[in-house]
Amino acid sequence: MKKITFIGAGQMAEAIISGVLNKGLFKPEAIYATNKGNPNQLAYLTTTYGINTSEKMADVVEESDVIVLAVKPKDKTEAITSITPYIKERAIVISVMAGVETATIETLLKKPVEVIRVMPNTSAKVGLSATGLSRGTFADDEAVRIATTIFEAIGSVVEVQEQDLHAVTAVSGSGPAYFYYMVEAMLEEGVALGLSEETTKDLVTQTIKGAAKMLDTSDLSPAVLRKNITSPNGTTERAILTFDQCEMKTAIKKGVRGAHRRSVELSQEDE
Ligand SMILES: NC(=O)C1=CN([C@@H]2O[C@H](COP(=O)(O)OP(=O)(O)OC[C@H]3O[C@@H](n4cnc5c(N)ncnc54)[C@H](OP(=O)(O)O)[C@@H]3O)[C@@H](O)[C@H]2O)C=CC1
Ligand SMILES: O=C(O)[C@@H]1CCC=N1
Repeated sequence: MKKITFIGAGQMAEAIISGVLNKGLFKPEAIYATNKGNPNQLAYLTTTYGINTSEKMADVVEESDVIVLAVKPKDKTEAITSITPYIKERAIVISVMAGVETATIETLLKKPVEVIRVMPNTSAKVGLSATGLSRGTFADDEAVRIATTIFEAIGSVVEVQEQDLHAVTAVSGSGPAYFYYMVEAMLEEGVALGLSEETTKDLVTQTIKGAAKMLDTSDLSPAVLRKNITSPNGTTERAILTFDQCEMKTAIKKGVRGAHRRSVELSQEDE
């Protein structure tokens, strides 16, 4: 792979660019990016990562082996239509757009291009994305292998049936935001209880890291790991009882369901 191009230069593109550079999968000279009309952001990416940027589609797309679509779903038609004239034969198009089906992308491309759809998350920036991947009609095993290599440089990859990408989006695509939401609440309360914001953040961050490592390495289920912390009539029991009274588990399930529903809606929206 000699040239990889990002159509869209926002949060997700930056997270992937930063991740693949950290892993040494691409040299900065091999990476190209463009956006709709924000030259400052392109200049920032060039300065920060040393990659090539241009406002001209032809500059970034021509001769590119891999084209990553990292625009919002609402911008898909304009973005895809504008790359079509410049795509070379055998280029692979990888879409990170939530809810946009490979069939929709194939139709907009108007030629039999190998399309791979992925759902990463922003932890790509630190090499810890959890990415779901599925293949379009024309994508062969080699295209899947190339996309898997790119996204394994920024975390883990699992191939799923395309209809299951809605669930992947609801669980791990949006997932980091759910944990940040919980951290916001814990930070506010730690500070209200007299700790400094910095100390609370350090404590909470280390606690999440530890819990993640326990989940990753222990044979015990999350429920058992939780029960192991919960002494009878102790502090954790009081917290969990309060969460139950607030129906927190139901709220979380409803949130995940809502994200899933929204992903399905996005796949049905024209623009
Ligand atoms: N953020 C996340 O956690 C995740 C996001 N995604 C998906 O990634 C995609 C991008 O999200 P995110 O990075 O957060 O969005 P951002 O808003 O940060 O970035 C969107 C980018 O698309 C550019 N753009 C819009 N229209 C065009 C166009 N016609 N041609 C070229 N570039 C265009 C914008 O340019 P300009 O600034 O000039 O308007 C901007 O650079 C979305 O589809 C989202 O569903 C997937 C997984 C996780
Ligand atoms: O909120 C969104 O639409 C995107 C998709 C997954 C995470 N963020």
